[in-house]
Amino acid sequence: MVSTILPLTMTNVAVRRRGKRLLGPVDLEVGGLGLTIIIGPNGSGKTTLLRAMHGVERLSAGAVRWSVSEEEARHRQAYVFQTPIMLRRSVADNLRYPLQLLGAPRAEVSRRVNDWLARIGLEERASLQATRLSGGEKQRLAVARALIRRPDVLFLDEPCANLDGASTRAIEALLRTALDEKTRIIMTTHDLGQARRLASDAIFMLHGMVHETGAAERFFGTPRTDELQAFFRGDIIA
Ligand SMILES: Nc1ncnc2c1ncn2[C@@H]1O[C@H](COP(=O)(O)OP(=O)(O)OP(=O)(O)O)[C@@H](O)[C@H]1O
Repeated sequence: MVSTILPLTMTNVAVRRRGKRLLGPVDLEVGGLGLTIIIGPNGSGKTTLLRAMHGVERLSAGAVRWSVSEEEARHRQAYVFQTPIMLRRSVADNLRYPLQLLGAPRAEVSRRVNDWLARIGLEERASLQATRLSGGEKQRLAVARALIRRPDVLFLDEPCANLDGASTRAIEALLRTALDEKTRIIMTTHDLGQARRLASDAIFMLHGMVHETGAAERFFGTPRTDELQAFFRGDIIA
């Protein structure tokens, strides 16, 4: 087995629906370590790009490739939705489920579930029905459930939308832990503060196209295009 499914290579990727181009053509390569932030105005194609990377968006043209087979790549990546989806089971069972699917030994499952319950501060709620958690708790659980199987790549679509400062901080702490453990993260956000705090590199989407990319320091420090400069100023971009 190769050590990682990366790099991810997108070649000439386009998504069209009912004659409208939602994305592309996009040529992009994501490799190495760190966290890639995808930013851009509403409707610019951030979610469509993320879904295309993850292989759940039907492509009209082009290809998305990993360094391994499609099937292996699928098993070694995870995706967290903006609105967390909870299994109608206990908090602990939500964490247990992906490990059981992997066929992990029982002792190992218990150890990892307890470890992650502690990391997300939900030990006391382990047996509570997960659907009864607060929004912030659900999102922590959703991120933990994605990370518990140690994916090579984690995709997150606006993971902190509608969360307050404390909940956002808790999610960011989880992501930092994942980065330390060498998970490659790719996420969308509308929160430019969060983008600056977390990004090692960034992608600016505009009208379904990748408009500008770069390493975080350069991207945020000296944006090259007028449109990205305007976006950072908070101007409305048509
Ligand atoms: N299945 C679909 N059929 C038709 N149009 C779609 C479909 N999915 C998305 N769109 C449109 O594609 C465009 C890009 O949507 P996308 O969700 O990728 O944008 P976004 O940048 O993530 O937006 P936001 O910041 O509002 O979440 C939007 O105009 C959206 O209305």
